Amino acid sequence: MTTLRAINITKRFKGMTALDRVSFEIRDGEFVCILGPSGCGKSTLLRSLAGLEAIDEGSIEIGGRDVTCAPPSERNFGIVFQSYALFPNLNVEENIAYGLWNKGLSKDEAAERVAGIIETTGLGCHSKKYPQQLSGGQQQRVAICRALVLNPEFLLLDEPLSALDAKVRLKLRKEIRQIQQRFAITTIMVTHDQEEALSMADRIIVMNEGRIEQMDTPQALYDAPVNGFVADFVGTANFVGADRAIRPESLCLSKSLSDNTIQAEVCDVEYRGAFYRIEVDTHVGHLMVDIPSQQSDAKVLRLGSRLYIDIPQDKVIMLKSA
Ligand SMILES: Nc1ncnc2c1ncn2[C@@H]1O[C@H](COP(=O)(O)OP(=O)(O)OP(=O)(O)O)[C@@H](O)[C@H]1O
Repeated sequence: MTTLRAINITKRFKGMTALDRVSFEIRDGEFVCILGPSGCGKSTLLRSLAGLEAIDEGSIEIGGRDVTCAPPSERNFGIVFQSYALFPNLNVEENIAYGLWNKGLSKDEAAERVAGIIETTGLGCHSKKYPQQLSGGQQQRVAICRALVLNPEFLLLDEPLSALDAKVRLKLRKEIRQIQQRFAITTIMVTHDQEEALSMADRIIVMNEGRIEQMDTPQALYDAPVNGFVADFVGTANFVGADRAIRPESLCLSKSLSDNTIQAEVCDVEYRGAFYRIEVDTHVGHLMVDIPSQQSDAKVLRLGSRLYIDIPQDKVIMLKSA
């Protein structure tokens, strides 16, 4: 079932086109990430869906209902931003309850709903604390609860993890995904971090300069990117010709020259823990090759080493447009 449809959304800021005929459909219960470089229009797209930004052209439908001109309050989105924006003078329970009080729920009714959500999201032991007594990750969890307690149809997350340190990000990634599944809530998350998008999303919208380059599952984006931009932005790509690419882990060392091998000279060796990334010069250009660290010949590679690289033809990605 389609819950959300964007049809040719265009948004301009003083003659600058931030969104250029953006169209997609999001299904009920899906977790969709909007991924792309800085300034490509991710936040503008999210804000347009929420009604915080009026679009210039196109339309937005929720469950078949046209909401293009509807105010944010009639769209039933819960939004969480990078900055948690919690009320400093209210404790965790009160922060989460605030929206319910605003809606006119009695203190008792609100307290019951808040207790339920605090329980499911594991914030129980922090319920009486104030924002300044919480870590960034905990504050962001409160912000997510505050959005969820209003029973929105959609959860919109704008770079919710980018203010947190690496370890907390990893933990919260999992937690957000678990919460999303537990509540079966259709979720759209903006991120510029490809790893975050690959690990969390059911489908990813890859944006570039206000347009959608590709919308697909993480696996399909990685294995079959439609063009050079997607191949390069999602994962790492070697370009072997204008319309072909190959991933560094698909290339391997070969003992001898054969049909699919080429001669190469090592110009850089970088240890990455699980693998070595070596860079080589070949007659088809500069290539990155990932060699598992366990592999015996990985350790003996030095700058200037001459070797053969195997290019498995079944791993070559055909790009639809360069
Ligand atoms: N209120 C505004 N007024 C003028 N230009 C704007 C406004 N909001 C966004 N823009 C411009 O629109 C383009 C898209 O901005 P947007 O914030 O959507 O990008 P983004 O992909 O979310 O970037 P980032 O990852 O850096 O947050 C940018 O060029 C930005 O400068």
